[in-house]
Amino acid sequence: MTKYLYKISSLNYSLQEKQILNNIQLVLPEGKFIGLIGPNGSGKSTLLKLLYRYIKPQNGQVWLREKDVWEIGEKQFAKEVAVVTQESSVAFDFTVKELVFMGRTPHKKLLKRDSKSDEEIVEDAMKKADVLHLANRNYSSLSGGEKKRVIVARALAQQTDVLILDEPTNHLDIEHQFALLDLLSECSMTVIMAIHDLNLAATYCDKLLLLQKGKLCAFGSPEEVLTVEQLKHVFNVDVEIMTNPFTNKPYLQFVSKKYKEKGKVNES
Ligand SMILES: Nc1ncnc2c1ncn2[C@@H]1O[C@H](COP(=O)(O)OP(=O)(O)OP(=O)(O)O)[C@@H](O)[C@H]1O
Repeated sequence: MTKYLYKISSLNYSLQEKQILNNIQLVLPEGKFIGLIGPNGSGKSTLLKLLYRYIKPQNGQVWLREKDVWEIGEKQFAKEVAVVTQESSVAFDFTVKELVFMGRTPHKKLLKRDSKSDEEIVEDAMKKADVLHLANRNYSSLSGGEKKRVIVARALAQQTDVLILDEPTNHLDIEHQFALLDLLSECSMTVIMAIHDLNLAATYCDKLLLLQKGKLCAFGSPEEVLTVEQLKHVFNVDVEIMTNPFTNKPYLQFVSKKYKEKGKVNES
């Protein structure tokens, strides 16, 4: 029997008579770094929401390790899957440390106090996400990128096997983008991440899943998915594909219509 993490079968999702995801069939393997790519509005966030059981499909099913996600209790699901959404609003003004501690909630019995081990896990998560120095700050006072890193720390403190992130590099400066993706690619979790930066996706992801207008267009290695033809077809851009000498992964050199028409500078 195939060992899979997620299995998605005949999945359809519509809102107000608009079909947002159309007959998605997919098996996601365990332990990989999976990137979800596609143009604006192609259905990336919607697919992630179905994976982390925030919304229910009208047709089809999502299984997590042979169980329909809707048959898994909320607390058990939170022990298995952590989520970093695009915008994370926080109802009350908690400190960073209090918020990261909330990642431990699924593991705790009712009214049980935080243990020494919870303390260590939280501190380690804050260190990894580079927010330890912000521990006593109020979440609402943080910048967009700092907030994002706090939410990542909370997800790490949850100590799940699966981490789902919706555009986690949004708001992050280049150093923190690399730091976060280095961290995610070195952890033993299965990571499923929607991302717009195709070069970061090519560098870090083992597998890419390409959506176009709610349909699964391609699923495979970065080399298989990021081809000149496919990028032109789905994103309507021209690209030259090179190899990044540091990573040996595809490096995409995009060119806009304006500059394509002008041609290469040293060829004119
Ligand atoms: N609550 C909603 N009501 C109506 N339409 C919605 C709703 N949520 C999403 N949609 C529509 O569903 C489609 C897919 O949206 P989704 O957010 O999944 O796309 P995405 O690929 O994540 O886009 P982006 O790259 O812009 O974040 C879009 O056309 C969007 O407008």
